[in-house]
Amino acid sequence: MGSRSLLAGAGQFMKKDGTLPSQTTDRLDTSTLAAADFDVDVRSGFLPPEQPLTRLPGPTFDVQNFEFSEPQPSLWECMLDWAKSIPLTFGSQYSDVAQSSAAQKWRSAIRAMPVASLSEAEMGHIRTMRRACVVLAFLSHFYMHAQIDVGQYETDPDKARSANQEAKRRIPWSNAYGLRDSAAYAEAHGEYVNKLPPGLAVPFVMVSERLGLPPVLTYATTVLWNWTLKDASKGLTSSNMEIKEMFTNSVSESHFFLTSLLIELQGVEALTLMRISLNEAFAVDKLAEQRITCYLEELANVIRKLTVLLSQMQDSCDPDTFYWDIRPWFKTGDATFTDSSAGRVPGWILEGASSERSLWTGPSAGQSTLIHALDLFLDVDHTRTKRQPNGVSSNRNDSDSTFMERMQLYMPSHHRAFLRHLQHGISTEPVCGPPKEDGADAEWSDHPIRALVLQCQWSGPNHPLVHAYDEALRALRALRDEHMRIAVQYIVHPSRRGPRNIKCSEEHEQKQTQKQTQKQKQNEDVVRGTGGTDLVNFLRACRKNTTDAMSHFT
Ligand code: HEM
Repeated sequence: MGSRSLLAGAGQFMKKDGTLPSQTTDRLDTSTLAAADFDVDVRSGFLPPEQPLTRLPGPTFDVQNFEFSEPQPSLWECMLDWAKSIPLTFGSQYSDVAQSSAAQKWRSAIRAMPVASLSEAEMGHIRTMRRACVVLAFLSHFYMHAQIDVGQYETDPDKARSANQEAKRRIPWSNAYGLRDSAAYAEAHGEYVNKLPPGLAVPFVMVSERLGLPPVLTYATTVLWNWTLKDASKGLTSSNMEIKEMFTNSVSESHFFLTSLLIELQGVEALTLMRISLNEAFAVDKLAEQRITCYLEELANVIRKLTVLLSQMQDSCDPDTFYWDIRPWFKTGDATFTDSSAGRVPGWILEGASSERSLWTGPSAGQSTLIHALDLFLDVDHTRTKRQPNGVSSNRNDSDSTFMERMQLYMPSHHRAFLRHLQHGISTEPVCGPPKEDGADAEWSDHPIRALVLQCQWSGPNHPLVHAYDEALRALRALRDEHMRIAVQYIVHPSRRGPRNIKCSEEHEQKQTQKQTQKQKQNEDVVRGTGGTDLVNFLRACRKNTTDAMSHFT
């Protein structure tokens, strides 16, 4: 095989301080596959090695009495404490009048909340910024979805109108007691719907921009930065971690986020194996082949462990609770609508922070940098623009082939930079594989691991490295098989079953059931993921892309 010098530009990625490296090297610096430049740690991977801050510093505010003078970021913590103590419910569904009015008072307080901001010094502290982002993300979703349902979740104008009528009907006393100007009256008339007040919108946009995230709930704010150690003295181990912020404070929600967290932690080993394999790939000798074969076998084992962890989702996360009680809180501007002259338009209005409606999608573990890194390392092409092995020529017609690319926009900027580094730095000079038996064109690759696989294929299809590479891909496909099963169990089945155990009045329950039956009919064709994909077709396509990357399809 010819020399494997890296393409120029391999080092052109942003460093943590926002600068570019001063010089490019002629080989990939794989030490940075787990380096501080990309906020990736050898001990914790994409999770921060130190436990995330559990509270923003600052005074306690008497928020229930609207004590907002000299606002500081700790005000957001006080508002979150209050939200959790009520507790808030999706669509403000209460059978208890005291809770209902407490929730309404909380919403009024959010609207009255002045804009507090982090000081320059606080902006320099990554743990403070992340905690601020977590608190603001949870507060924003709490506020948007703890409002009365006045039809904001309906695309259809007729259904929106009837939801609106229902909302007005639910507070007849506001008219009777002459409360037309009251918050209750304004809320029932949809005055605040889809509008994030400045006290939340301004700091949320600012903090998110600094961290390179969109101003919505993400995988980073629900998983990566949303945990604490049960016992600080015992350090970072899987049995010593718990989830910090939740919407429902339920075992199911905690387990849902925790499963992803444990997968991230287990992924640390995968990052190490990827790094040492890439180092070896440059040696291009027998020893390198043998070592990479072992690393790929180990990587397959790690991926199998991720599959076991994923399958344990069902141990403590109930599918119906997930679908009906937890998942609605993840909705974002792409799934909420208001009337305008142009009809029902989607999007959240970030008051005082942006003139454009926010259309970002909700959190999905599709935003996990770890899984994207595995795909890149094993040369799984979700864009379907590359030439695939065995002569499969691809195009981008599969279900939402841009989803995985879009998901990178929801990753913290350093993790995105890490993937870019892996993607661009990974190219070698193209290597050609052996001629195909069926006469199809021989395959070329500039991907270091696949190039090595092609080279080994010259000595026969049963070369151990070729086998190990396919084995790792087979493990990744099995992970996707399990994931598909979980997605069907947690989204498709509950959506078809309809809601249960609604905790409010019987009348409301009947209405909800009718509504859901209608939705169910709409959903029969397409059930969508949190990220807005036609989930079954999309996940199938991801699995197929994994199979297509194999040297031998099996
Ligand atoms: C109840 C649990 C889960 C459900 C219902 C679920 C559902 C989904 C859905 C519907 C999608 C399609 C994209 C979208 O529209 O959101 C998706 C994508 C994805 N999810 Fe999950 N997911 C779950 C747990 C997890 C976990 C624990 C992980 C691992 C960290 C994970 C990793 C991924 C990845 C990497 C994608 C992108 C597609 C792919 O790479 O195959 N998911 N998930």
